[in-house]
Amino acid sequence: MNKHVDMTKLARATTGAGTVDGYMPGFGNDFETEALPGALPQGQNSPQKCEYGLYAEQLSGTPFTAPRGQNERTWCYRIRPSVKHVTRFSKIDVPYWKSAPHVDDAIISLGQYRWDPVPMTSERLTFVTGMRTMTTAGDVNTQVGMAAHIYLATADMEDEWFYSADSELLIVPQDGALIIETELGVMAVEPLEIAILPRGMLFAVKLAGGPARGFVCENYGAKFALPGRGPIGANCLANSRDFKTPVAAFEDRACEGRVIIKWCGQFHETPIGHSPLDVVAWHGNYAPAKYDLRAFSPVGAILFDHPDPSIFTVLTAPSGVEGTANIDFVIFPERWLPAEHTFRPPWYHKNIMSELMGNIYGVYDAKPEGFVPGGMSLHNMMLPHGPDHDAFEKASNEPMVPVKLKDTMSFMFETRFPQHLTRFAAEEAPLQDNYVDCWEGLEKKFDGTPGIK
Ligand SMILES: O=C(O)Cc1cc(O)ccc1O
Ligand SMILES: [Fe+2]
Repeated sequence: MNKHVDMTKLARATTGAGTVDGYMPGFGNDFETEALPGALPQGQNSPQKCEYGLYAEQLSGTPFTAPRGQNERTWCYRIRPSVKHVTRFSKIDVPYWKSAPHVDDAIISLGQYRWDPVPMTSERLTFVTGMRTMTTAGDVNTQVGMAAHIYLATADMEDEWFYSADSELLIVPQDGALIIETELGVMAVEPLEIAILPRGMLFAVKLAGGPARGFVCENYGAKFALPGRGPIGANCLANSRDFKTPVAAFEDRACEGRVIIKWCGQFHETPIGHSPLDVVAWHGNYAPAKYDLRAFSPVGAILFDHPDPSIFTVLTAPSGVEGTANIDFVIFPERWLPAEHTFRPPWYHKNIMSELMGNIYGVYDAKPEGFVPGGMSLHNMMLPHGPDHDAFEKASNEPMVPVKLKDTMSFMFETRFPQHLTRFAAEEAPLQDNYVDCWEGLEKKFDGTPGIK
C-alpha cells in the first residue's frame, strides 16, 4: 500500500552554514535558502529578470501593514508563478472535513466527552480525504476560532497538492511518520514531533512507513507564536532554536495532477500540469516548521501546589485580547513531581476556555484509565472536570516523595470559544458512553467533624 518515499526526490539546498540536516533553526526567523547557486537575488526582492529565468512571487501571511514584529511574508523564486496552478476551480466534497460555524441542532456539545482512538482503516485515504473533524469553534469567515481533527492516512498524495486559505495547520502525528513536501521544503515528522503549515502554502503529505493517524488543530486566526515567558526569563519551555524550517527544495516535473484548495469551508480542485513544488529559492519569515515535543523544557511547582497548565504552553495563537488566546497548544510531557503536601494531579475545575485533549503516548496522570494513545477528550466551556475517582484516591494517599511521570505525552488544544461536536464526533467516532461515570465513585467524605478524612 505504501511505498518508501525518496527524500532526495526534490532537489534540496545543500546543507550549508546555519543548517542542520536540511533544516534551519529558529522560530519565525528571517530565513534565506537556495537549492541552486545564485537563485536567490541579493540586495532586492524583484529583479527585472531573475536568475535561471525564475519568477519572483510574494506570499503574505499578515497584512502588508502589520507591525514590524508581527509582519510575516516570504519571497519565492519559482519555476512558474502560482497563477499557473490555481486557475479554474471546481467544487468538490471532502465530506468529513467541517468548518465553523458548524452547529447541528441535533447534536449536543454541552458535556464532558471522551473518545477511544478512531480505528485505522483499509480504505484508501490521503491526509486530506482522511481528515475527520471532531469539533469546530468560532467562524472561519471572520478568521477566529479553530477546528480539531483526527486524520487517518493510508495513501500518499500522489500528484496532488493541497492548501488551506482558511487556516494554519498544526499537525500532531500520533501513529506513523509523515513526509510533508511543501513549497518551501520537505519535513519529516514523526510521533512526538509536530509540524506547522502556514495558511496558503501548498503541500503534499506522504507516508514515511505505514498508515498514519494523528491530530490536527486548524487555526482560523492569527498565527501560533511562542508565548511570553514572564518571570521565567529567556530560557525553558519551547526554545526558539528547536523549531526547524526546511531548506529550499524543488521539483521540475510535468504531471497530470490537481491542487485542492480549502477556502471559507468549501473545497475546490483545479487541474495542474506540473508540480507546484517548484520554489528554487526563498527568503522570509512565513515558513513551515517542525518541533520535537521532547525538546520542551517544563518548568513547574518545585515546592507545593499545582500550577495552571499554561506553564506547559508550547505555542499560543493570540486573539487580540491580551492573555485570552484564540488557541493555546499545551503539552503534558514527562516531568518530575516534587511538590510537598500537595494534591499533584490537575485539580477539579470549570474553565471559560474549552479544552480538547489528545493522548499521543502513555498514561495521563488525571485519567489513568480510558484516555488512551490516539484517544481524545473534550471538556467544553464551563463544564466541570478533573481527576477520576482512582486518580483522586491515589494522589490523595501517595507518599510525598518526588516521582517522575514517565512515558507520557498528552496535549490540549484550548480555545476561548465553545467547541461544537460534528456528527462524526457524536455518532461515528468511538465515543465513550460511560465517560462521566469516571467521577461516580467520588463519595462524600465530609461528616461535619474536623480532621483530615
Ligand atoms: O483538564 C485537564 O486535564 C487539563 C489540565 C491540566 C492541568 O494540569 C491543570 C488544569 C487543566 O485543565
Ligand atoms: Fe482542564
